[in-house]
Parts: sequence; C-alpha cells; structure tokens
Amino acid sequence: MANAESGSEVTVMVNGMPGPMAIAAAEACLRKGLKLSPVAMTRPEIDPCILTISDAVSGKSSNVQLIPSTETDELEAAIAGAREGAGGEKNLLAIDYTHPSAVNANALFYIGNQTPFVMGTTGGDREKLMADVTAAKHFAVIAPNMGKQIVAMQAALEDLASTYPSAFAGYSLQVTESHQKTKVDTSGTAKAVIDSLKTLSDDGFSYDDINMIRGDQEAVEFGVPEEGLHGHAFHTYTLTSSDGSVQFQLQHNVVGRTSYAEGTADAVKFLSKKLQTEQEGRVYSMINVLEAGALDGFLD
Ligand SMILES: NC(=O)C1=CN([C@@H]2O[C@H](COP(=O)(O)OP(=O)(O)OC[C@H]3O[C@@H](n4cnc5c(N)ncnc54)[C@H](OP(=O)(O)O)[C@@H]3O)[C@@H](O)[C@H]2O)C=CC1
Ligand SMILES: O=C(O)C1=N[C@H](C(=O)O)C[C@H](O)C1
Repeated sequence: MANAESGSEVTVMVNGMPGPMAIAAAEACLRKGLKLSPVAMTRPEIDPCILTISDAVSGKSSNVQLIPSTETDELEAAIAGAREGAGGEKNLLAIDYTHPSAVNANALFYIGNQTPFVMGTTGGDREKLMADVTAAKHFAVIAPNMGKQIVAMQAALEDLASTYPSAFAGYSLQVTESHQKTKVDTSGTAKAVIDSLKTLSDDGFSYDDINMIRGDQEAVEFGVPEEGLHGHAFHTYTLTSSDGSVQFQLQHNVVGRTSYAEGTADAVKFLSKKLQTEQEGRVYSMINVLEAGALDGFLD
C-alpha cells in the first residue's frame, strides 16, 4: 500500500512473532499490500534470529529480524532505521500481538518512539492503557477482537444496550468461553461483550463469573473440533429470566486466526489514513474502523 501523500510504502513492524497471532497478522499484511519492517520485537531472553514470513495466498514473503524486548537501545535504533527506510514517521506503524504482561510497557514504548500502533494483545491494565495513549494524543487502534463479524456484533450490542437499557432486567447471565490451552488471560472479547450485556440486565455479573475452558478434553465437549484445539475462540452468553421460562443465547465460534489477522491489516490501513488526515492522535476502536467501511476481510 503506497502512502498517497509521500508515495512511500506503508511499513508494519509486527511484534510478538513467532507467536501464532503475530505471524497470521504479518501474513495478512503481505496479502493486503503492506510491507513488513525488516526488524520486530520478540519476547525477552531469546537469541536474536531471522524469520521468513510467507503468505501462501499472495505468494509474497519477507525476512524479519527478531530483537528481544529487553534490548531497548537496539530496538530504538531498529525503529529509527525502519522509519527512515519507510520514508518517514507516518509510514511506519506497529502491530502488537505479544503477551498480556507486555501490553502496558509496549504501549509506552510505541508512544516514546513516535510509532502509531494497532494493539490486538488482550489483558494488562486496560484503563492505564487507554489513559496513557489518550494523554499522549497518540494514534492507535486498540481492540480485543479484530474479526469483522464479531466487531459488527459488538457494535449492534452497544446500540441495543444504549437504545434499550435494562431490556433484560431480572435476567441472569452465564458466560462460557473456550480457547486454546496456551491462552493465559480471560477473553478480552468476552469482557467487552459482558460490558454491553450488563447494561441490558441488572445481574451483578462480574468477569470472575466467566466460565473459562482451557483444556482440550473440555473444549471438545464444548463443541470445538479437533483441528481447532491449537487456535479457537468459542463463546456462549446465556440470559435467563428469573422464573426460568425465557432464555436467550448469543454464540460466536471461531476456529483459527485468519479473521482477526485480516481485520488487523485493515486497521493498519485505517490508521495510516488517519495519520494523513488528522492533526491530533487518539485511540480508535475496531467499531470506528468498521464504521469507516474499512474492514474488507476475504472471509466476507
Ligand atoms: N484482538 C484480536 O482480535 C485478537 C487478540 N488476540 C490476543 O493476542 C495476543 C497474542 O495471541 P497469541 O499469538 O495466540 O499468543 P501466544 O502467547 O501464543 O504468542 C505470543 C507471542 O508473543 C511473545 N512475547 C511474549 N512476551 C513478549 C514481549 N514482551 N514482547 C514481544 N513478544 C512477546 C511470546 O513469546 P513466548 O511464547 O516465547 O513467551 C509469543 O511468541 C493474546 O493477548 C490474545 O488474546 C488473539 C487473537 C485475536
Ligand atoms: O487468545 C485468543 O486466541 C483470542 N483472544 C482474543 C480475546 O481474548 O478475546 C480474541 C479471540 O477470542 C481470540
């Protein structure tokens, strides 16, 4: 994707490789005409190495040198070099698919290094994350889910909650979410959906009440196919009336990571356009990206 103003290519530093979500996002960037930065951040205490990212759909590939997050000086120099290679400050953006424990430090790192970012990583201190980025007037897209259809469902739920608050007063809420056993945190998507559902019902539901499934056997019993055990997100939200006579269920089941990766690359393009048109940075959500008509995943 060429930057309309400068004619340079939009370049993306995808952090969190060789994690599966970061790799999927990097492949989607190649597929959607974005260029990968030749350097990226990986977890601490790992030997620097070079990874080849190949997108099977477009046939494009790119080499990326991974630098541990603890090597701050090296990373800062790498960002400066990548920015120069990309043709300027507005042409280098970051994607973050790292670890919940790294969310807040990484956001401060992007702010300190003038790098607009798309934060897909869940967890961390979300209030601090929003406060830090907002105070810095930094350009960012932050969302716990980048899948187009799930973002659309979240937008609809937010509308429902604001138009008909308390429509489910007296109903109790039950939430079960199943993910691959390597996922360390509670689903950020489930938390966001619950925030909307709580406006509709007056149930004293808290995030601690979420039933989390992380084991393979339990996941299969919950309906996850064998091929999804290494990457899935199955969510069921149930609202039940006080006498048990009425029940509503909302379910979204995703196998794999492609839909999030597609949305992430679209979010980069959206943010890149905002850098050209807006004077002041701010935090955008994926609902903003959807509203701008900027989500065009190939799974439509
Ligand atoms: N917004 C969205 O649409 C989606 C969000 N997610 C979120 O994305 C995040 C990543 O998911 P996933 O790839 O499955 O997770 P994994 O834990 O499997 O992978 C994360 C990767 O990041 C590395 N890492 C750990 N700490 C750091 C650090 N400080 N700096 C850079 N890299 C680091 C890990 O290394 P190592 O394993 O060696 O520690 C690993 O390679 C999770 O928070 C998940 O919830 C996932 C899917 C969709
Ligand atoms: O870790 C995952 O896999 C996912 N994480 C996000 C979340 O925490 O909600 C999005 C999706 O559920 C997949």
